[in-house]
Amino acid sequence: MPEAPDNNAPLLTLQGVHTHIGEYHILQGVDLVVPRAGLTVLLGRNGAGKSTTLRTIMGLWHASAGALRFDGHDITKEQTPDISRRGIAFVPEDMGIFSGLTVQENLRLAAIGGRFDDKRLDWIFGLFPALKRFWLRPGGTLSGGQKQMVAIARAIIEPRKLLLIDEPTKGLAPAIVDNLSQAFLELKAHDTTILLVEQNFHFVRALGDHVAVMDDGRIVHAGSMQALSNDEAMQARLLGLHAGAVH
Ligand SMILES: Nc1ncnc2c1ncn2[C@@H]1O[C@H](COP(=O)(O)OP(=O)(O)OP(=O)(O)O)[C@@H](O)[C@H]1O
Repeated sequence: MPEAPDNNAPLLTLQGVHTHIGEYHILQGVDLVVPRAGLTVLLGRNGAGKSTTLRTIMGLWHASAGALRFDGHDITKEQTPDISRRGIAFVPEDMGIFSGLTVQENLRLAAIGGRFDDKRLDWIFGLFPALKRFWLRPGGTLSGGQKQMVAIARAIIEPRKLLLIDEPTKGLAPAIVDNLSQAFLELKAHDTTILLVEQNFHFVRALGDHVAVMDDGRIVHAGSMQALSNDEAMQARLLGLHAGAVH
């Protein structure tokens, strides 16, 4: 029997996932549930394993044990192009922009058949007006924030079920962070599920619906963002944040 997606089931689940990179045992039994729709934030200190979790979901590292299910399918052993075709897009921390190609060319590479859907492109220009202004500029001449917009635009140039985004606000000016924040709200409103790795709790507390916290290659807390947001003692325990901290 072919597997059929169940719309009440979580979009993505990781069950007891272990990932080794060479001799290093990085993910040590990750259990993570990403509900359909809404934004799940993955928090945790540097080196906790957040990026490795995203790369394992994307098939860039393969789980040495455990199982990953996406939209009713077992993707544990699938290769990255097949995982991408299932509707997952990944925006890595280094963004992966082609610096010698224009904004237009960077986006065209991700459009099926190299063709843009004009309505979708207009919607993306509405999210990130800077992209329209710099359409014919080489990616390498853009600021960090503009590159981040290109990277996210490339991920959504085709409709996706799930976006994996790794630390998009790192080093960006507050105005750009606000623009990203608005774009994520708009994506949520369009039923795109987002799994966002972030260190900036102030940025994600207003955006996130669900939260998971990692430490030492495991999920050490999972729940609603509202519960974590309202509980300073839990923030101090899980994130090392103290009352009044804005980071
Ligand atoms: N290619 C690699 N080779 C060896 N070790 C790696 C590699 N990539 C990551 N690691 C190690 O795996 C651990 C988890 O790294 P990861 O990047 O997943 O953490 P993170 O939570 O995303 O942290 P950060 O916020 O610093 O990116 C770290 O100890 C890191 O040094």
